[in-house]
Amino acid sequence: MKIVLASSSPRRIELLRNLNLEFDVVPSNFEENINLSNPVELVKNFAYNKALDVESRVQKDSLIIAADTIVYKDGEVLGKPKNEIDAYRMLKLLSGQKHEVYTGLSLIYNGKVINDYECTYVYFKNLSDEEIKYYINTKEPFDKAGAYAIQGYGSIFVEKIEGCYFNVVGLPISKLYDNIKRMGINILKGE
Ligand SMILES: Cc1cn([C@H]2C[C@H](O)[C@@H](COP(=O)(O)OP(=O)(O)OP(=O)(O)O)O2)c(=O)[nH]c1=O
Repeated sequence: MKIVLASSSPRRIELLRNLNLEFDVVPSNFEENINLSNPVELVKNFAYNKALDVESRVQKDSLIIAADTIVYKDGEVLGKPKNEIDAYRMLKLLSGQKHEVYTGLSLIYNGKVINDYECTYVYFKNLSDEEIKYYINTKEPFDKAGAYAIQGYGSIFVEKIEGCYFNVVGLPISKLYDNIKRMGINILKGE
């Protein structure tokens, strides 16, 4: 069996290394352009489509792992900001507030599919305009859902979280391990 991470995200690659497994990285070409208002359905759908796209390009007997992360605030899905104005708007929305981070997780192995998700609550401090502008200038917000990185400079904006930290970074590693087990794969034996 081969393990394939269907992602170009450096954070996901880094986090999967925590499981001490050998794996290949095959980014998906799936375009995230479907409009679903339910955040759980959205991240599960996107993760599944990423996994499906890669499944068609890798050898049989591969365990494919894909994920998709969004920030969700008051019924609005926040993906990656398109530009500085978008990043400013997102950070202003999150300032002093609680929001949710959803990551959809999709596993495909020999035709068997598991689609799951994780949700974490993140509480932001009040951010001044100066702080938001400084942060945008660091460029860190641009390839991150919700325009921040909890693992980076954005960490100083986070008062507390409830739930899985790794889920916010982009890969809920403990839930991934549970789902690999549900697939009937024992990674402890190196199978
Ligand atoms: C909220 C948050 C998101 N992110 C990142 C994780 C994801 O890389 C990104 C959300 O974009 P995604 O569309 O989930 O993933 P991606 O396009 O980066 O990679 P791929 O589709 O190839 O797997 O936001 C952080 O790194 N830190 C954070 O605190």
